[in-house]
Amino acid sequence: MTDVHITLSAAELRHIELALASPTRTARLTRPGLDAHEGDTLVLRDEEGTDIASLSAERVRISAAVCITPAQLGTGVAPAPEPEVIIDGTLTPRRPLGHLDQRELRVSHGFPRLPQAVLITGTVPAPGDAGWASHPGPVIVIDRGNSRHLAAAVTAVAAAERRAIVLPEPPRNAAEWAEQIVADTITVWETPLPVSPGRVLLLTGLSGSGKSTIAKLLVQRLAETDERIATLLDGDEVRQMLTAGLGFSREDRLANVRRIGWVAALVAQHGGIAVCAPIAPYEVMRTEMRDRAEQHGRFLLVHVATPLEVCEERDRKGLYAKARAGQIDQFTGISDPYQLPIDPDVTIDHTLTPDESVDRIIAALAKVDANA
Ligand SMILES: Nc1ncnc2c1ncn2[C@@H]1O[C@H](COP(=O)(O)OS(=O)(=O)O)[C@@H](OP(=O)(O)O)[C@H]1O
Ligand SMILES: Nc1ncnc2c1ncn2[C@@H]1O[C@H](COP(=O)(O)OP(=O)(O)O)[C@@H](O)[C@H]1O
Repeated sequence: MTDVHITLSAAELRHIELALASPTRTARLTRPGLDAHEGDTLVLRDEEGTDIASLSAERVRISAAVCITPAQLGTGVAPAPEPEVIIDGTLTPRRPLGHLDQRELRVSHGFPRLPQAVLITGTVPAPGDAGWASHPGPVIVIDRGNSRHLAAAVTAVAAAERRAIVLPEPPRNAAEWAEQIVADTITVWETPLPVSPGRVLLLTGLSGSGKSTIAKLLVQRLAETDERIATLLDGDEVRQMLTAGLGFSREDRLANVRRIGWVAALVAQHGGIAVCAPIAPYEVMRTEMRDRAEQHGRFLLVHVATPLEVCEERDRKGLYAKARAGQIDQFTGISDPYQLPIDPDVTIDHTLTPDESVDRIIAALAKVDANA
């Protein structure tokens, strides 16, 4: 029996938290190439390294979809895929989260019908600040996928010595849906959700460093995991629309990045996340963008630090070859400067996969959020 440590992605963390809240506390985890055996204990951590739960592996098998025959092995025709290892087992919570107490929290599945309940659709106001605490029945809290807000809501309910029932967010009308499933009479309390402060993320790096690739993936991931709306301001697209007509002189680049920073600050002002991916080669323009963003929210500087040789080898658009041949002037890294960021919040090494790069950025963002 060995302990195996696993870092969960945001989606996996959500799955495990819901499984912890279910009466059976069973879960399935799928990992390529994981060395796990029946009887092992898998220690599950979040991206910041906090232990969430342990999963005792009761059944371990390899996905049939990637099984290869002995005859296929070593033929050199195709590399052997890493087998997906599927682990089924029982979870034990590792951190003292009130909302994981099974007596207080159950998902809707299998929940007995109640005569009365209170449904809170936004934040849960402190019992002293609102009348919900005087209504009978348990308090239904809608889980919108943000575990911090969920934990805060359940803690507020517990502070009023009331039972919390957590339901996943319904597709349409919360009150109607919950009423059908859980209780005969529901008192609905509609309160506003907290407005999260906005964020501006600037991904800076040479042409071909991977800014757009990572930024697009980051925005997709944020759409799945963050309640704030993420807006992508990609270098190429911005130059076609927002800053059409500008060239690549120092002044034009300053104007280009200034306009991106201005739009990004507006996004932050309205509680969104702006993901910007221009080269932004000068320190002064990055500082200006930070200063403007910090009037409304927080700023994160991400240096996509792919070396020039690697960018040039990729030469996805053939621009480096043209710049070397003298057909494009003032090309960043060849005939125009790129000032290395002095104090980036995150540095992305080119050996990371785009997914791993996004993991790093999301972890840094979570730290910023936690300290905000
Ligand atoms: N002279 C010169 N130098 C650098 N880049 C050039 C140049 N001419 C055209 N391109 C293409 O324009 C994209 C960079 O535009 P940006 O708006 O990101 O640049 S900057 O921040 O204003 O410096 C850049 O796109 P990415 O490869 O996505 O970075 C290039 O494709
Ligand atoms: N680890 C990696 N991270 C990001 N991009 C990578 C990586 N490895 C290879 N690439 C490739 O490098 C190219 C980067 O281009 P792009 O994302 O447009 O960069 P930029 O926006 O900085 O110009 C893409 O073709 C991408 O598929």
